[in-house]
Amino acid sequence: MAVIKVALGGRSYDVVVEPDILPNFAAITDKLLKSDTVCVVADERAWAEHGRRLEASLAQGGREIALYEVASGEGSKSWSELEKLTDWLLEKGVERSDNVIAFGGGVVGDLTGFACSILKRGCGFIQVPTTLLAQVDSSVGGKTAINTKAGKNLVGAFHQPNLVLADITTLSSLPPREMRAGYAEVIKYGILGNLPFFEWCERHGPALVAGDTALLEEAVAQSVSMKAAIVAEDERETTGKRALLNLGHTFGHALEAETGFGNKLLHGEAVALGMVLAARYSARLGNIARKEAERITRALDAAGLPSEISALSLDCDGETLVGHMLHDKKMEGGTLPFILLDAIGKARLDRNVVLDDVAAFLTEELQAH
Ligand SMILES: NC(=O)c1ccc[n+]([C@@H]2O[C@H](COP(=O)([O-])OP(=O)(O)OC[C@H]3O[C@@H](n4cnc5c(N)ncnc54)[C@H](O)[C@@H]3O)[C@@H](O)[C@H]2O)c1
Ligand SMILES: O=C(O)C(=O)C[C@@H](O)[C@H](O)[C@H](O)COP(=O)(O)O
Ligand SMILES: [Zn+2]
Repeated sequence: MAVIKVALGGRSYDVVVEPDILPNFAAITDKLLKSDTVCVVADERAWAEHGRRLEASLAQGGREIALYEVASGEGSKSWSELEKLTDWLLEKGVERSDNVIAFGGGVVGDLTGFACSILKRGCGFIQVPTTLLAQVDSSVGGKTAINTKAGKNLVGAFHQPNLVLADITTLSSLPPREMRAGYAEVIKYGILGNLPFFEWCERHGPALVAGDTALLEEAVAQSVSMKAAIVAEDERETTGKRALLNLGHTFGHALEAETGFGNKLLHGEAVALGMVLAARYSARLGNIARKEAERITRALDAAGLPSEISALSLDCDGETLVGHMLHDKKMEGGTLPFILLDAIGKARLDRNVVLDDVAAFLTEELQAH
């Protein structure tokens, strides 16, 4: 078992990483749950697979649940779903000092976290992430959001959970494609700031995405430790440190917008493609050696992730993708900083990128190979 603290003064919380912790849910959360009825917002598939264990544990502790099921998929991060969910939480009489349970992947975590950030100007919540992506990334750090017509995560808030319980056993039912997508955010930590961890991923990535529990537990604990350290240093992405976690996302979110949020690409797949593009663009600028950029491509390929945007056969050019990027939340005074690489394990924020050049590069990538 690993318990990793996200150190944020009075808003600090623990991330518990362990196989089969759901049967102990009631005991672990007892002090955080105030009322006899606990509001649970759950991804419909995750709940069908694993909800019973949480429900049984709460029942043993003398509590019952009020369940709100969220339809699977990125489409649930929307204004209409947010409205329905907040209305339901109000109807259930959730108070500021209550803790709502978010049970599912990044979609449920982002939606529920955002609803909790605005409910009565802020109530508590507990993250129970059930996808690899949510365990290594989205459940930690307090970024919450929905998507809008203009782009990805454009309406949201920083709102930290009071506890994160990552039960590795829930990953046993995750579809292989979702496992691979989550792995993109795992290897991201190595690429942006930890060469030994990238090398660990090179060695173990294929077995990890195949579901090896020991490797998954190690990857989740390592990833959360790295994210917790970054979030503790720059919670609200103001110093440039936390922005490094956005490696691959400026390109990736543009691909998600162009392909209609979840219709063709999962978030993790878009991030994998985005990291290849960030690495190749860094090589084009002479920052990282081209062969190191291609080492990243190979590592993603080896785990079955997409790595060539030309294979998507998109009906657009580089300028269209750059158009999507202009909605990026990192925009500052009309310029868009990019997370680029000087080496594997050494990412940095570059404020001097010329968007016309990025567009030309992307047009080449869309046609290449
Ligand atoms: N807040 C953050 O810091 C942050 C970080 C990374 C990603 N995100 C967001 O997270 C979202 C992606 O999250 P995700 O990859 O977890 O996707 P997701 O929440 O859509 O879940 C993926 C799929 O797995 C299913 N599922 C969930 N748990 C399951 C289980 N245990 N067994 C079987 N099926 C299960 C879901 O129904 C869904 O079909 C994106 O919207 C992304 O923008 C947020
Ligand atoms: O926690 C962060 O900070 C991240 O950037 C993690 C990303 O993996 C995640 O997808 C995040 O939601 C993207 O942030 P955004 O600010 O670009 O929406
Ligand atoms: Zn991400």
